[in-house]
Amino acid sequence: MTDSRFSAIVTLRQISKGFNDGDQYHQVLKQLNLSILPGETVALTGPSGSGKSTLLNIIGGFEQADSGELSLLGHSTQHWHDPQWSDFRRRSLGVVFQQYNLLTPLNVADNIQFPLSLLGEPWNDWCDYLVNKLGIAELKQRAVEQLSGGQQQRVAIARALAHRPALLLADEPTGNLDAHAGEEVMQLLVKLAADAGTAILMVTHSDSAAHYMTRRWHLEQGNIHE
Ligand SMILES: Nc1ncnc2c1ncn2[C@@H]1O[C@H](COP(=O)(O)OP(=O)(O)OP(=O)(O)O)[C@@H](O)[C@H]1O
Repeated sequence: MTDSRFSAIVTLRQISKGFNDGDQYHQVLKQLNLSILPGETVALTGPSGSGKSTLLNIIGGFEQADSGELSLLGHSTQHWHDPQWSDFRRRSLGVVFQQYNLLTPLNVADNIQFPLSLLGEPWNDWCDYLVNKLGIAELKQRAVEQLSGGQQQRVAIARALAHRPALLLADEPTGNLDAHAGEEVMQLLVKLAADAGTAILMVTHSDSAAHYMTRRWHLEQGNIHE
C-alpha cells in the first residue's frame, strides 16, 4: 500500500468539518491545509472544544471530513472503504490514548504483540528492544490490570510502535500521569518513535509535553496557527 514516491505521511487539503448543535451549525475545522513529513513530530494544542480530537479522528479515519481531501502515505483516501482503512491502520498507524485502552484479557507481551499478530508476525528483536527501553521487560507475563498507570502507558507505547508504523496518533498520552511519570513517558515516546522512524501527531493540553515535539499546531476557531 505504500507509495515510494510519497513525501508526506499526512496531507490535508481544504479540510472542513462541522456539527449541528441544536438548530445552529458549528464549524469546527475551516479549510485546513496541513502536512506531516516522515518522522516529524507535531503537538496539537488548543482550547477545550476547539476540535483537536475531531482532527485526529479524521486523520485516523474514525470520522469523515465534510469536505476537502485527506491523503495518507501519498494516497488520496477519498475513495477508501473499510478494507483500505483497515489495511492502513494495521500497517501504518499506532495510537496511544489517555486511557491506555489495553486488552485486559491479555498479558503485557500479548498486548504488545497484538499489532504484529494482525500482520501474521511473531514477537521480534524490535519488541525486545522496546520492552527493555521502556523498562517493562520483567513485566511481560503480567496481567495488564495489575500494572500502575505509568506502566500501562509504557505498554501502550510499545504496542503502538511494535509494527513500526509511519504515523502515531496520541491523544493526551500523559493526561493521567503525574508530572514525573509524564516526563518519563514523553522522553521514551519521542526516543522510540525516532528509532522507529515514526511521525507523531499528539493532542495535548500540557505545555511541557508539547515541547517534546518539534512542531506545534495551535487550533482555535477552526484555524491552525503554527
Ligand atoms: N459527534 C459529534 N456531534 C456533535 N458535536 C460534536 C461531535 N463531536 C465533536 N463535536 C463538537 O465539536 C467540537 C470539537 O470537539 P472536539 O472533541 O474535537 O474538541 P477538543 O479540542 O478535542 O476538546 P477537548 O480538549 O475538550 O478534548 C465541540 O464543540 C464538540 O461538542
